Amino acid sequence: RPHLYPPGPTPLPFLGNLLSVAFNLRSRIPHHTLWRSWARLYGNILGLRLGLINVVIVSGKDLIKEVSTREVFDGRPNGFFFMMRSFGKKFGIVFNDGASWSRTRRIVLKYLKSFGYNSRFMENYVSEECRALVKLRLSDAGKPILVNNMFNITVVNILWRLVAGKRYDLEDRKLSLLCDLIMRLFRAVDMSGGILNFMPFVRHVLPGISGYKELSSIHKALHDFLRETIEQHQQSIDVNNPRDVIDSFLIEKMECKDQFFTDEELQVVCLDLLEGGMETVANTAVFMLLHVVCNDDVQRRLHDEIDDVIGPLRSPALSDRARMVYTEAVLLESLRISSVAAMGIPHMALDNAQLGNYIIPKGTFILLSMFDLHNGGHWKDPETFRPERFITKEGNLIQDEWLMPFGTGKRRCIGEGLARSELFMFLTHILQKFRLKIPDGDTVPSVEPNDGLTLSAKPFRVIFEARK
Ligand code: HEM
Repeated sequence: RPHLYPPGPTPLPFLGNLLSVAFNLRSRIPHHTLWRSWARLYGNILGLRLGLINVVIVSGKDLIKEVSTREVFDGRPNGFFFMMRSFGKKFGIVFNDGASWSRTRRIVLKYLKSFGYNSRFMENYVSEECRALVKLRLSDAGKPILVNNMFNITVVNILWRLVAGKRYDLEDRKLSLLCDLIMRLFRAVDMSGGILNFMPFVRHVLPGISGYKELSSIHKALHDFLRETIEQHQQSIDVNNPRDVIDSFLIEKMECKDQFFTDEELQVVCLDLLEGGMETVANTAVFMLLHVVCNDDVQRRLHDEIDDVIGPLRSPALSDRARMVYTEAVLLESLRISSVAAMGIPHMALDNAQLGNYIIPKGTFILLSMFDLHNGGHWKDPETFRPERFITKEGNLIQDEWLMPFGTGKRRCIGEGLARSELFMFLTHILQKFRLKIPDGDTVPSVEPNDGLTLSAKPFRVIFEARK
């Protein structure tokens, strides 16, 4: 007979394990490190009670795959923090579930594809943005650059060409501030959603300390930007010639008169793409720079491969990937070691369900230990940045099933192809033109991440030295 609830630290009445979590996080370790140490004590299915909410942390390849592929775990939590970004309702893709989620996901993918998603068109957008980024770095070559935000606008531009038919200057002040807001939002809590999920009523008593005030103002700014973008589309739309995803959605809304196509739904879809597509890729790219600049040998081998396959003049292209095994291995190793989606995106049990020997009650939040999967014992020397681990003796690329940075199953990331293409193009365009150096006098950057909804690198500077 299955046990009632997975084991974990003893919960107190009302607060559950919140005091214990706060006590353990006082030394500022990231949440995923605490979940990992508790999983070692209590097992791969760790049962917590955080305030009013059951939270189960699942570790290990097989269990993570099982949760990701069983329909009963395809839900997304109803937590207040997750829903405050979508007008208190389940809209969009990321924090939606049921029939509305599968329909939105299907339609958004259809629209994205019709504007070139994962096609030659998209490659052109990525190339154009890489060239703009290289041009900007050439203009400040030789000077120390704080790199932590340097990919933000580039990444938004690529996606926004499809979604809103628009690109911004890489130094656009308004978009840069908006990206900073997204970064701040992502640092404010971890993937369990924090106190606003566990005890949502505290927002009335402590709007400042609970983070409610700040988060509300960030969401307002993001929604104002999206509303303005959608209104500009409404004013200039030609129903016979949709220009982008927003136009397609608006046209379908006019034609269908279906309750599904509301302005709110469209706004949350845009927010999902902006947040889901910007932070993750930009942070992984920054971690990638960090490991390249800290490992001379890796940088030398990348330069050699780029010089051999592409040479100094021609623009890198996605078709070069097949012949660039070392570069591909650097990308896989960057995705592994940084694991920016450290706990994935929370799933929710849609009904009571058995997992292993335990009952997971309906409504339980389920976090997947992706960072641990990618940085645990399977990898032998997980803390070393060693792209060779993904290359066979014969020089072929290894697709290791322990690496699943984009998740798996019906909820897997819709941006995987785009993210992999962007990372390849960023790396090759930059290293074709520059040698990266840590400025004299700066300390070697820390590889310890900042905590948050996703992980990010601590601030560090790089000199982009133009290659002869
Ligand atoms: C390195 C970059 C990225 C990483 C590591 C990443 C990772 C993930 C992960 C782990 C999930 C959750 C899977 C699950 O629930 O089990 C996810 C979902 C999602 N991602 Fe990404 N992602 C990245 C880039 C992108 C991009 C570029 C986009 C935009 C096109 C995007 C849009 C989404 C959306 C909309 C979902 C929700 C899917 C759903 O709930 O059905 N992601 N991503």
